Amino acid sequence: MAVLFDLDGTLIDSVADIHRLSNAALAGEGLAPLGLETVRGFIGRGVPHLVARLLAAHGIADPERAARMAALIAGSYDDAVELTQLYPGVRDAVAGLQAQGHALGVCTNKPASAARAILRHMGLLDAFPVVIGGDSLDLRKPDPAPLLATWRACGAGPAVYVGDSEVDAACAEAAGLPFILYEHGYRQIPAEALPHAAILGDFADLPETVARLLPAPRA
Ligand SMILES: O=C(O)COP(=O)(O)O
Repeated sequence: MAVLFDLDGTLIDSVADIHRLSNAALAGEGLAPLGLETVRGFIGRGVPHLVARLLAAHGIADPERAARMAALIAGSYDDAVELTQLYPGVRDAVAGLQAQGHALGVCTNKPASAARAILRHMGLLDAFPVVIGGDSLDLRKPDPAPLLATWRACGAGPAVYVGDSEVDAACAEAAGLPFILYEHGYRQIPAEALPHAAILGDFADLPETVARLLPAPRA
């Protein structure tokens, strides 16, 4: 059985680092910084979407500037770890799921190397042998392809996806996996408005929530 996780807004609160990188990219284009709350709303669909939204906030749609900003962000993303924190209870929940024998994977729209860098920084890279990022395939979430690839790499048995956003909910639905919605992440709409099999308010409850949704392992 496998437990698959989104990264930003689910395992980690990374908005402060993404905010910092975003404003550095805007400054490189001579554009004014944006507030943290504004940038939080741009997270979840990968770097191309992030830079398009950063520019759109300044009334700009310019593929060349977007490409420059995306390259700048990509170049610093692996080091953007200092302000990022695990959500409370993540470490224990991951250890608990590992002890129960679950395969663990990450399916994020963050570039894969940046995702691995942050997991390494948190001492959790070994816990997640499978990491699929926004640049791992041609398609990103909410397309189900990255999540299906993560699932296959984790053995394709019974699985759940834990995420925080509209994108994650749609992706899980399209992939046919039960969705556990972590409610303290970056979603833009009320939790009840998103399709979900369970809502997670505290990572301490995750092993029990997973046990409820996945069939018991065969003896
Ligand atoms: O938008 C991103 O870069 C990452 O977002 P995700 O980890 O929630 O998929």
